[in-house]
Amino acid sequence: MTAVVTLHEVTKRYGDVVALDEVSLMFPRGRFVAVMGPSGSGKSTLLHCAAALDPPTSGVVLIGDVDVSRMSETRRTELRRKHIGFVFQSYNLLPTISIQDNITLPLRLAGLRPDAGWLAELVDRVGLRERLHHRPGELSGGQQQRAAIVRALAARPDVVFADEPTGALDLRSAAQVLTLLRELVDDLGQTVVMVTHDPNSAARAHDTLVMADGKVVDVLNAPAPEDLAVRLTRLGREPVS
Ligand SMILES: Nc1ncnc2c1ncn2[C@@H]1O[C@H](COP(=O)(O)OP(=O)(O)OP(=O)(O)O)[C@@H](O)[C@H]1O
Repeated sequence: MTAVVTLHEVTKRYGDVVALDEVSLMFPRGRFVAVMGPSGSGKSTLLHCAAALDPPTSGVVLIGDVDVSRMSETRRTELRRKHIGFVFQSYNLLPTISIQDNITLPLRLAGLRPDAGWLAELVDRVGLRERLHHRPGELSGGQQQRAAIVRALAARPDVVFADEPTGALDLRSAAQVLTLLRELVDDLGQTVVMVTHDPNSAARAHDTLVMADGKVVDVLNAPAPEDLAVRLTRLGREPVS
């Protein structure tokens, strides 16, 4: 399997806190990987280092075969705009511009031309064709998150990182968003890495990494939600379901 992102002995410290402790792993192309673990176990830190948002204290992070560990902030920003998509719990759409403009904004910031055919395919897939000229506040939470997913995919990134993408959604909208993320992987060959607290969400991924104390303590292939819940409870936390 080709690695989209590789971490080699990555450590991230915040003062005395070791948020990531010599983590080595790879995210394979075309897989949907969930990251779970108790609060404070290092999930967000892993995501931030793997997505070139934050540099590691030590170790190497490769995006494709490019070493981003010691890149300047400016070069990391350029690389992220072209190669990495982000989906956040709170959507992070700009409220004063249309959905259409939100979707194409990162492309324009990266100096890339929108691929009209690709964008139309994505917009149709998420069912937002009639909503493109509305502002985010005129859409439901689920629709806003689907717009954020189109925005994340607009530049055909190598990998999409999603941080609790269903955390603010009702059950039905959350299920739609998870189905969409899975289809993007299965149908379009995208690579998705998703941090979640919810074993049922993680069960939609191909693989689940379980973190504890800054380390990856398990890599589970298509685990049942009940097994994940038991594993997490053993790590000292009652999972939210
Ligand atoms: N910017 C920061 N400054 C100081 N400490 C930090 C910072 N970011 C994270 N930490 C610490 O690093 C550790 C890992 O945090 P991280 O946010 O990665 O955990 P998490 O598993 O994502 O937690 P949660 O599920 O609560 O979001 C925690 O002890 C946290 O307090």
